[in-house]
Amino acid sequence: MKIAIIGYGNMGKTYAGSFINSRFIKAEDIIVVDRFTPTEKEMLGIPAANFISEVNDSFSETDIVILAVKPQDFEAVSEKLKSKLTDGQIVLSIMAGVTIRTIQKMTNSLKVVRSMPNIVSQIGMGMTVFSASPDIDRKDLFIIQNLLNTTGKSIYVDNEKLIDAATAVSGSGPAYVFYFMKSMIKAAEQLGFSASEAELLVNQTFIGSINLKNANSFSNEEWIAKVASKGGTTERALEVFDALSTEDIIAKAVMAANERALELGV
Ligand SMILES: NC(=O)C1=CN([C@@H]2O[C@H](COP(=O)(O)OP(=O)(O)OC[C@H]3O[C@@H](n4cnc5c(N)ncnc54)[C@H](OP(=O)(O)O)[C@@H]3O)[C@@H](O)[C@H]2O)C=CC1
Ligand SMILES: O=C(O)[C@@H]1CCC=N1
Repeated sequence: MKIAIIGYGNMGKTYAGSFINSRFIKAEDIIVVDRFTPTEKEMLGIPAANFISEVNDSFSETDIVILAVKPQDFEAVSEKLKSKLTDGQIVLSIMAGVTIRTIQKMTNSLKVVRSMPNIVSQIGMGMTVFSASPDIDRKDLFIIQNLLNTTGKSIYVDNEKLIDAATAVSGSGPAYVFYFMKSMIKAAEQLGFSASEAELLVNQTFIGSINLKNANSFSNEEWIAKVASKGGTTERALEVFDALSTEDIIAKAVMAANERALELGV
């Protein structure tokens, strides 16, 4: 199977790495289009000749074309792409916001899969939500899901609107986690820890908490209750979170991301 990746930035590189490391796709079967020339390390074993600056005739030999440019760059890409695609090829988009209908119209392709991964795909622990046009048959969907699963876990949704919702939750989500970590590190430093000590305290707390959560079936509320001793320190911190409506703030931020995904699709 041959794959083309258009856009070799954060996600394009991540995808190439996952496909190659999982041995799902051979490095020589990947064609990459981008404006810059990658270093040898960034090439990940893909032959230098497979890196091109514009979509060309070699595209007609590929089975899947992955759109990994920013939504704002899609129009320019689609202009070049639409004359090169043939009926059997699958277009797999990871772009935020851009709908299946728009991708179909702008690429003249009926077989479109729209997905929303996240950057954690870099270590094979990503979360992807995907949906497909009616022209994608069961066999196509099976191949795509296997490909996506080289980057982590995936779920298929019929309702395409959930791709925008997933963008706001799991697509952007790693940045929310890093934001929370950054804030805790800052507070730890204010309390007297060195930068490296603060980083260790917070990293280990996150890793440990996630693993603890996954190790058994208690809910988040139950875990919170186990940590927050009556009249203790955690309770005092949680009172501040509640007084400042932190849950509402987080919900508002996620809704804003969802709105932005909708705007990007227009
Ligand atoms: N980053 C993330 O965590 C996630 C991103 N996404 C989606 O993935 C897509 C890519 O994001 P990300 O990898 O972060 O973006 P990047 O900017 O890192 O990568 C996009 C790459 O595409 C290149 N590019 C732009 N226009 C063209 C063109 N006409 N032809 C060829 N290459 C082009 C860019 O070049 P240049 O730098 O010169 O513009 C850049 O190298 C976006 O649509 C985003 O919504 C989805 C999930 C998570
Ligand atoms: O911020 C963005 O628009 C992209 C989509 C999800 C993560 N990054």
